[in-house]
Amino acid sequence: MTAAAPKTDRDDLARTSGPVIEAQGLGLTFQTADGPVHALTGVDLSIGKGDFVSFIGPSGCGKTTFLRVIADLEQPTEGTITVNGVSPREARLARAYGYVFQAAGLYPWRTIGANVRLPLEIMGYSKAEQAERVARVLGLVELAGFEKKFPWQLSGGMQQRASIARALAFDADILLMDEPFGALDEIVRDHLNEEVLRLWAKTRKTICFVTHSIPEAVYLSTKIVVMSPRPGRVTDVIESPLPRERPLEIRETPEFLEIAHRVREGLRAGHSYDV
Ligand SMILES: Nc1ncnc2c1ncn2[C@@H]1O[C@H](COP(=O)(O)OP(=O)(O)OP(=O)(O)O)[C@@H](O)[C@H]1O
Repeated sequence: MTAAAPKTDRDDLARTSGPVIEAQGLGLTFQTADGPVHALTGVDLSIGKGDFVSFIGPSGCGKTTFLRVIADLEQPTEGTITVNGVSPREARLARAYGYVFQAAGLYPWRTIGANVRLPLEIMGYSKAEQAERVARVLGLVELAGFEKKFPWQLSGGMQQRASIARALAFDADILLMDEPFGALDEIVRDHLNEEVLRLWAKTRKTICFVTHSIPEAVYLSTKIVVMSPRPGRVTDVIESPLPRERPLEIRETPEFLEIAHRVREGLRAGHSYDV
């Protein structure tokens, strides 16, 4: 009887301090008509609770595939991966994450509020709970007051914020974001980068973020995962020494430029591997 109590404490500690996402020797080979495509190979990665992790690398290095494996949308062919200590499938069933895609993907016939509400309707939340959550997440992405507008009445940046609100609506601990700002101009992107950091600080979510932009990766992340293609693999993992609070001007500091330089070197090394 006395032995049971400390065991529970340890279990709780392991659950709260263990990695949110852990991949070991992870590989995924697609079988195609033109032969096998090695999208990912030998990926070892540990992501802690509250980390902001960017995945950066050239087209085809497996960034989206890795996010899709976390989300149980693809099955690895080698190695193991856990999400919140369980399989991606179990994590999906427990609604462990929200997914934000490159295009906002809002239904044009639904208002912004109705788009954000959609997953909550599907999950069977009560009308009152739906209304409360929609108002809260629209406030978080600074779209309070836009609930009754239609997507076409909003700018591209605002639409993308609405799609982030939709992913936040059911309060998942993990946010998977696949190049959410790639199609936006630089000023809007700067603004959204600041907003995402603010959101992250407020909600303490674990964020996995795919990008092609070195400054975006360095500005946002606590951990930067540099990848290279053919076969898709991790070539460098950089733990950022930058403080969590980051004004945009931090991008001109020597510390920032030093990390950006290391990312660029990592990307270059990945490329020379190919030739
Ligand atoms: N369903 C699939 N069937 C076959 N090959 C696939 C499939 N999905 C992805 N691939 C291939 O796997 C590799 C990795 O693709 P992935 O989309 O993950 O790359 P990425 O790094 O996200 O690229 P991008 O930056 O262009 O989005 C590519 O060579 C791609 O063509």
